Amino acid sequence: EPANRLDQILARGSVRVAITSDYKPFSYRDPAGGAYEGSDAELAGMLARSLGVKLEWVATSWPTLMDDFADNKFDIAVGGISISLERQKRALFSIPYLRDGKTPITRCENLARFQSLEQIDRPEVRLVVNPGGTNERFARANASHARLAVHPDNVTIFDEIVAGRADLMITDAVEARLQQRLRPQLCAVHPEAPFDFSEKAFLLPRDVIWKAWVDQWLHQSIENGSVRRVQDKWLAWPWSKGAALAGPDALLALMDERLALMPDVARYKWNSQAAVEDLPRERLIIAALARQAAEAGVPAAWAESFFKAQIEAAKTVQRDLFERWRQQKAGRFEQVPDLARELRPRLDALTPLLLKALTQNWAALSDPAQRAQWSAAAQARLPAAAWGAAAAQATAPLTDGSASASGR
Ligand SMILES: O=C(O)C(=O)C[C@]1(C(=O)O)C=C[C@@H](O)C=C1
Repeated sequence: EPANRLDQILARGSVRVAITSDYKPFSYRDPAGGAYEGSDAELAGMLARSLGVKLEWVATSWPTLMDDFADNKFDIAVGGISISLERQKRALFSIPYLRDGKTPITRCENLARFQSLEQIDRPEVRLVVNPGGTNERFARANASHARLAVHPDNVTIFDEIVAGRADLMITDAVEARLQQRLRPQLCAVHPEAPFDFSEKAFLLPRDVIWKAWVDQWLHQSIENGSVRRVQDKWLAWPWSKGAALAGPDALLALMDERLALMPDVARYKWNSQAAVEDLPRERLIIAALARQAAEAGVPAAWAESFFKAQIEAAKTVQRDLFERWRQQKAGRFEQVPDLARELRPRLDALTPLLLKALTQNWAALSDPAQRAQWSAAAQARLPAAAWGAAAAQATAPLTDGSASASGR
């Protein structure tokens, strides 16, 4: 057998590439199976083609990566691995292919509020963090005065910010960039100039001849622009298309999100002594809808009644609040977002998402056999206790049989 890893790979006719499967945009694989996707998966394919050998995937995971390395299970590992001096006590790294670092992600209207660590490290700031990793370490070291909320689910953590239950998260700039594309309500705060410094590279065995080949290939691929092209493509990838908005919970979460904006809408109107109801605005929403619904493949009349129900529920929330404030003889509210510049744009951003969710759920919504399931999901998700009559108004179109009556 040849003495160096490069000659072994060439003689074998295949390169064994270890990859994790849960780190978009670098690597992802549907748990139900299918091909590896993501920028590092594509770069690994390019590397194998340049070597002129077959690519053999080796599934690995973050906790087992260094054990798999010690067991000589792969020739190279990819998937968004950060260079660390701890790992380099045992392995080598290629030259870096991406500069990264911790940066905030927040609702877009809060961009100016969370530019610096001084602004974030305050008791009134609600900072959400996923436990156990470098994000938590960074938050505890740099924002110990903020109100830290540990949220254990990596998938739903960003919805905490969307729904206003948290103000921001501090995470890798590359993840902040990806999430702001997946969730239009969120904006990455200066991802081009993060708070600290880290780099992504490929993990390699201690074989300098093999490392020299990988570095040379990577250097050329960076300089000729192909690495950048691949990364841009996977950052913009519609990861959430397909399954993401299917199922009662996704639709109900969006409805919830819409209703959750109404207290701010009400505060704005209370301050400016405006009426809760604005019929010209309602007509605009409904008119825009008719066009979009037809394209989305949901009967326009039903989509219209669904949105009218959301608007009725919105008015119920606002009227309930007005009633309470009248009794309390409440004064002016401070720091209320502007209705025209902030709140209505956010409501408008939700409209196409809601329509997409209706489309993806249309088969289930219009199936009479699934009505009981929708009712149960609606009751669990929008408890009457939280929103009073508004919850029932908002969910009525999902459960009253009108969808199956309007045909498929
Ligand atoms: O935009 C407003 O002013 C709102 O109060 C929101 C909303 C809506 O649900 O979209 C609700 C009531 C108004 O009549 C118009 C629109």
